[in-house]
Amino acid sequence: MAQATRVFCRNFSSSSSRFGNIKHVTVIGAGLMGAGIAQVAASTGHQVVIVDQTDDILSKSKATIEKSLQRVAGETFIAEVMGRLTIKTDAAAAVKNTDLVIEAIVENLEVKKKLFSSLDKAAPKHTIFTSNTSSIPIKDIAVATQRQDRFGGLHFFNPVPIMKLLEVIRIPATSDETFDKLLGFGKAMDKSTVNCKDTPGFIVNRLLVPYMMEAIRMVERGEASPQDVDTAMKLGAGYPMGPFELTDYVGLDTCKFIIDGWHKKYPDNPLFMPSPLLDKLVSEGKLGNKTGEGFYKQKK
Ligand SMILES: CC(=O)CC(=O)SCCNC(=O)CCNC(=O)[C@H](O)C(C)(C)COP(=O)(O)OP(=O)(O)OC[C@H]1O[C@@H](n2cnc3c(N)ncnc32)[C@H](O)[C@@H]1OP(=O)(O)O
Ligand SMILES: NC(=O)C1=CN([C@@H]2O[C@H](COP(=O)(O)OP(=O)(O)OC[C@H]3O[C@@H](n4cnc5c(N)ncnc54)[C@H](O)[C@@H]3O)[C@@H](O)[C@H]2O)C=CC1
Repeated sequence: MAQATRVFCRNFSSSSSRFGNIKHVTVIGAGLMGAGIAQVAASTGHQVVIVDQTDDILSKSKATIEKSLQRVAGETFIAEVMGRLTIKTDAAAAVKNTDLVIEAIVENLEVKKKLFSSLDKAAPKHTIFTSNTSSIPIKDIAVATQRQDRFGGLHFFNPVPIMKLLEVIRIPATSDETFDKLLGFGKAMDKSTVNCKDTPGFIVNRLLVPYMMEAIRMVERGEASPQDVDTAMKLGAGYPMGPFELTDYVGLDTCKFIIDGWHKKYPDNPLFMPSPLLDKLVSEGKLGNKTGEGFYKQKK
């Protein structure tokens, strides 16, 4: 049995998580990442509320979580996990009784700030706020709140149930107590944590995103096809996915949000140059696996 499967079949007490501090978690954004984070949090014994804009999105997200669990767990465990998950469209109401907020909404600073500013008024004093942002400085989001000492970054990787890493990010204002609680939460989620400073892309994306962008530029320059680049990186460098498969997997819109944000902030860095091909595909609604087509057409 693979490690991922073992993690999911462990028996956690249904009334509390294994590491005392953080028991109740609110995940805001029920998309690709939010669903995965909620699944793992509930599977590791946390009470979880998932928040999104409509009941329809939330129902689909719950169905995705259930389907994902069915790949690795039995009926009883799935029923327990699903019993720890509730859904809400009202974010302010959801955080009234929560220990930790994990935000996983669209990669847009103003939207994230607006959300946190309203949550700050609604959440209890002890509640820790975190963002799963791929590329936005955590401190730029935290300024929307009066609790910068209880603010940090928890950056998960896609697919969350399988990827073992969790980047834990602190800003200068993050208190030691908050940071320790976040590291403890990472352990409770069965993730391996690395400590990150609030630098662009933290560790993984600072290396991975320029690599994905350079692969796209290689195709733009007519040097190779996406298929050949993917085959080359899988068979020649041992990567589980080629960069085009990975860009489709992450979402072309998310990749564009990341690179555009960095380019705006660091216009002279050639690694952060936007790509006309990526822009074109996004403008055509070809966002990758989530829309059925990106660099590749998904098989039905
Ligand atoms: C943009 C950002 O900010 C940051 C990012 O996330 S960047 C993106 C990072 N992610 C990556 O780089 C992913 C690269 N790709 C991969 O690692 C792999 O292709 C992959 C993990 C996605 C799929 O690998 P695969 O071998 O084809 O998967 P698959 O065979 O379906 O499953 C592998 C194991 O996980 C288990 N698993 C699958 N789905 C699962 C689920 N939903 N929950 C728990 N376990 C699951 C499977 O049961 C399987 O275990 P066994 O070996 O016991 O069967
Ligand atoms: N896609 C990836 O591989 C990774 C993405 N991230 C980051 O995670 C975050 C979410 O990304 P994805 O899950 O891929 O996006 P997604 O597009 O799949 O999901 C985002 C969800 O947020 C919801 N949403 C938007 N605004 C909202 C609001 N104000 N209140 C409540 N819900 C709202 C949307 O309806 C949608 O369901 C982004 O910040 C992204 O950069 C981090 C790691 C990996």
